[in-house]
Amino acid sequence: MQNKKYNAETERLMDLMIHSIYTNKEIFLRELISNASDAMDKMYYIALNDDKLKFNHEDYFIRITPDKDKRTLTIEDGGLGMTAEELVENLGTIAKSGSLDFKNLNKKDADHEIIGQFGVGFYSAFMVADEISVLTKSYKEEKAHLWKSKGAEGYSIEDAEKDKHGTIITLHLRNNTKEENYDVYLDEYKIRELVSHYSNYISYPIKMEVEKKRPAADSTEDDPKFESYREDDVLNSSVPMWRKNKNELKEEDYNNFFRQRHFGFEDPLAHIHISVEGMISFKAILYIPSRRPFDFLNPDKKGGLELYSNGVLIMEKCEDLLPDYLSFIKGVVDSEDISLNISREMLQKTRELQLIKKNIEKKILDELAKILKNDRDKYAEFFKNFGVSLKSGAYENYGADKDKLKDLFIYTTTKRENITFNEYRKDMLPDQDFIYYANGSSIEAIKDLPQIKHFIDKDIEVLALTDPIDEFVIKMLEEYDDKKFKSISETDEVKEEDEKNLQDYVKKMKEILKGEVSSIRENPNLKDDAAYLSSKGEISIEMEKTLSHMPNNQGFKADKVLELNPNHPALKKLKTMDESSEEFKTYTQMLYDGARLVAGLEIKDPIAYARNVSKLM
Ligand SMILES: Nc1ncnc2c1ncn2[C@@H]1O[C@H](COP(=O)(O)OP(=O)(O)OP(=O)(O)O)[C@@H](O)[C@H]1O
Repeated sequence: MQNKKYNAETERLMDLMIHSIYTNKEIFLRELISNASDAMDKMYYIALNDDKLKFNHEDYFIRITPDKDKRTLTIEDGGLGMTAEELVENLGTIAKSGSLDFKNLNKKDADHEIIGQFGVGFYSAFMVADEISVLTKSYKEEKAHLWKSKGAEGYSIEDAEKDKHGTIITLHLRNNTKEENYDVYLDEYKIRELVSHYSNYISYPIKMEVEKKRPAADSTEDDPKFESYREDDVLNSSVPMWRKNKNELKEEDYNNFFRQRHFGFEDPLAHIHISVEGMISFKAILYIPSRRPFDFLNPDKKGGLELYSNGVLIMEKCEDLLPDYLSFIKGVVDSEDISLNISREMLQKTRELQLIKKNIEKKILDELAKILKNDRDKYAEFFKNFGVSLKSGAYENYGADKDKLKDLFIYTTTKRENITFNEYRKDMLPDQDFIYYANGSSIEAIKDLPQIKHFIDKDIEVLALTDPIDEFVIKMLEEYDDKKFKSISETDEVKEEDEKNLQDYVKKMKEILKGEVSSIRENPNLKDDAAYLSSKGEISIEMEKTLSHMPNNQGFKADKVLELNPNHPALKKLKTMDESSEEFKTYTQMLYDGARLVAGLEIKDPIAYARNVSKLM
């Protein structure tokens, strides 16, 4: 027998489970059943593909056995089992170790946060059990192993005997307390309720031997007698949910299925149940999650749908079923037209997969359009979480998908919240030539921009782009319904003759700011500010900022124009100065630095700037 310690994070998690005040302890059964089902999915696939292994459909079931005398609850499966190394690997360390940032969780929130967000699989059993044993035999070997643990101190593994491959997990329930009655988990009624609530659509029968009554042999009509006998009952529906008729299913069924498959812990925002017959036949249940997963922005994170071939799981995360920009969608796809034996490399290229992908993409976009039309608040919630994914879809692949996506974008404007390009376009002023937008970190920051006042005064609506990717998308779209997009910071063309007829003071300023700005000019539209920076050409100031944060930043710079407010006292003063004086130079530099700061750009010499400001004060 080997005694082992858990790794530090597992020990911490275990401790949390044991002392958990989480009220939803009953989820442990769902977690164990889900593990059993996964293990059988894997075995089913292996057995179907390996002639050396016997395949017997009847062996694929889960058995639950309560024992009221011993106070144990046993969950048995005919799955692939585990070798000793796999036991250590799977039950001695937590799989998601990297993602559980314990340091940032304080004790009080910890169990709700962890149990709530991640689900905790196997370890959740410690919420109801003070001792757990796992008797398991891998299909790969003759030996069986017995894993035992009483909690955080560690676990032991010893050799054992078992006939068939698979796993038997036995929970010894905790003693009842004033607050908690653990014995309920041994009640037939409670077990039935939990299975039908959480695990009804597990694809394998979940069996339990129960006591039944029947008329006894010597029973007569006048003297009815009954005898008890024991028989297996199947507790779940066991027809995969996606094969069911939509009309038979309730919202709650879809929500439970979402949790049962570990797609997320909160109810999804929406589900799509697809059943297609024709050139290609497939069934699918897809979900739009309501919340971003914690690792949403991790570039290494794999999305994908579960792919079944006629009820047999062939891939847990098939990325090729979804375009990248929809990789946040969760769900299951089952098609009899996809061969069970297909390799991952071949799968990508099959026409069937491409057809399914197209179909799924369309259905999801249609569903999003429907939510956008019928429930704007719900859509806004979705867009807050996953809008950035759709936006990247419009931008990537040289904009190949932009037309499919452009009507699904919503923006806040200087007048309203969450409006589409189409709505903006419809409400444009009769003589308005462009769809105007402004960049900034928030709508408040945008409303403070010097150049926005001009648009607000003229009652022109301006789209607020607050996400760094927004401007790239807008540049990719170029126009919407024949109206071009235009940044309020993009200057009108600088005419050649204007450049020639510059006032002397502007000429001198240009000399001082050589290499920094390509033009300087007066702009009477500026209201309260002395100067601001606009840009001309392809790269805007916002893009310069975004690009400068990219890993392979190539030093792209916006072509900047310094716009001066001729009515501002600072400008009036500047015009009276001797252009060759030091003071003129300092004022010019300060105006330029101020405009850079307003635009959110760094300035070369902040110390000098601050000293000059103080001096003036
Ligand atoms: N009944 C079982 N048969 C075979 N392997 C199992 C069984 N139960 C658990 N395992 C193995 O132990 C691992 C850890 O299980 P655990 O429930 O903690 O996490 P998980 O199932 O991987 O993740 P999650 O619960 O979030 O889906 C599983 O990935 C699986 O490899």
